[in-house]
Amino acid sequence: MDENYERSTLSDYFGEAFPAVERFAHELTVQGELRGLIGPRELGRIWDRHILNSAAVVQYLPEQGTVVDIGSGAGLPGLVIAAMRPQAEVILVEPMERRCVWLAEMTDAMGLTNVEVKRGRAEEFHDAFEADVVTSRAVAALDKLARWSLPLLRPGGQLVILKGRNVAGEIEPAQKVLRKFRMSAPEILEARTIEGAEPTTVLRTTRGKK
Ligand SMILES: C[S@@+](CC[C@H](N)C(=O)[O-])C[C@H]1O[C@@H](n2cnc3c(N)ncnc32)[C@H](O)[C@@H]1O
Repeated sequence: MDENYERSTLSDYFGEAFPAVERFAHELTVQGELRGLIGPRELGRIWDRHILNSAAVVQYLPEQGTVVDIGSGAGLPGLVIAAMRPQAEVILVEPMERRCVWLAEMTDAMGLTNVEVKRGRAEEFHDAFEADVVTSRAVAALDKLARWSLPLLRPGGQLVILKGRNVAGEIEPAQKVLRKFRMSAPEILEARTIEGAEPTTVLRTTRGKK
């Protein structure tokens, strides 16, 4: 268990998703560094910096529908979303083979039945999905990420991405592509999870209907 949180606090927060999320945290702690998924400094802060940080985005997601997570890497936030939104279909897009193997293993280990792992770059899937939501964490600046991910969104769908505190500075360079897809003015949200956890900055924008 992580340094900061009581197991009961985490269990209350995650509810029915807790066994799956706890298993994921355990596997990340045991195998994450060995398999090149996280750095050694992350081991003592898996919950705070990774699991809770990812969970913060879930409050902005619908209960159902298709969520495409771009550049899932170790499964953040995609696998946490899948555990907390069991009725949604969650597609994890990741170009690296060994990370895709890990994502498939974790899907099984966590007992998730709502996950599909797609190997490739987001740009290779343009027009392949009609996502209700695209999520992403730590993949690229907004301009690039928007070019990669907005074609995957259905009209009315939302881009909901985890970002650093300086995200406001990424909006201006992305205006051209945001206009092209008729995206609404991006909102910057401060997402909270459990008391004592760092808030997460989330950027949300909605694709205009045709
Ligand atoms: C820094 S890691 C972040 C992983 C994870 N989202 C996280 O927060 O821990 C960036 C990930 O994006 C993936 N990636 C890079 N370019 C991509 C693209 N064009 N489409 C999809 N994934 C991409 C990389 O393979 C890598 O796994």
